[in-house]
Amino acid sequence: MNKIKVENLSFSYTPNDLVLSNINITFDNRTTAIIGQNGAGKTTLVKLLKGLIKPISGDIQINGTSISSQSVASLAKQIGLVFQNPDDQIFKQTVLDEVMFGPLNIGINEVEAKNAAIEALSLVGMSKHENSNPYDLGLSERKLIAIASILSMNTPIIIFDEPTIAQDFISKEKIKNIIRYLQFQGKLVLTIIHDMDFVAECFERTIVLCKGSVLIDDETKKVFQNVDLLKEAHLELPHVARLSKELALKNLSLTIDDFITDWFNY
Ligand SMILES: Nc1ncnc2c1ncn2[C@@H]1O[C@H](COP(=O)(O)OP(=O)(O)OP(=O)(O)O)[C@@H](O)[C@H]1O
Repeated sequence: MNKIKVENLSFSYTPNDLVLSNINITFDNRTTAIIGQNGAGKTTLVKLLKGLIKPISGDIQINGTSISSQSVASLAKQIGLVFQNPDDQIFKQTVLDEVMFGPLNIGINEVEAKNAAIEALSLVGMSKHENSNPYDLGLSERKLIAIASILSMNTPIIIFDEPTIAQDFISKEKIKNIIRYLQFQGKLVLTIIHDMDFVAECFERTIVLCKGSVLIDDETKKVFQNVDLLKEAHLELPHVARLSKELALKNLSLTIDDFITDWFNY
């Protein structure tokens, strides 16, 4: 099982202004959402995990080895990060070249990189666009290409930054299935996300960051039951949960399926 252990981690961009303060989290193979209002420190945490910035104190271990002794290139083979904005990631002329770039860059040979790219494009449902220019596609499709570009690297850890922005219902379902498939494959999947409906439907565990500290780290259902702490973090409940609360149902429903069951048990 893949594991990331974050111990006593603190970080500041400018002296005496801690952006992350004494973070302790062990990430495991449960699908995990990291939520928190703008500026809470989510992206900074991910940059630290990727080794793009160094902590001022504390340590991060991936599968038992501290990342402090590892290069960014070595970490690239372990952690794939899907950017929030695909246009920060995409730069090749064809979709296939784009999706092959990651594996080639970490030293995989041409034949295997092509096979990995073809498989990743199939997984995100974009095979028919293999020879298109990514910039001839819509934002939602470019986002799926960006996801495929990371999947093709076959890293044991994958981090999504806001995967559902600019996605319609069908694409969100697709992303939900991709996350579940990755978990089934034994990968460690973390997701930074503001979309509370998606959090409720997709993640087993939710971590709330607030002003650079962990405010809650629990099963997603328990997190959304903690209304006071959510208020403190300036976060809203998912729509279905709000409805079940307004209707004063006995249980707090998180998904439509839950809601239907809770409604009939009311
Ligand atoms: N390069 C930087 N230099 C200085 N301060 C920064 C830098 N990047 C982020 N910050 C500050 O660090 C804090 C945490 O930012 P971060 O981007 O990690 O938050 P976030 O939770 O990811 O927010 P968002 O949801 O808006 O992406 C914010 O106060 C932000 O202004």
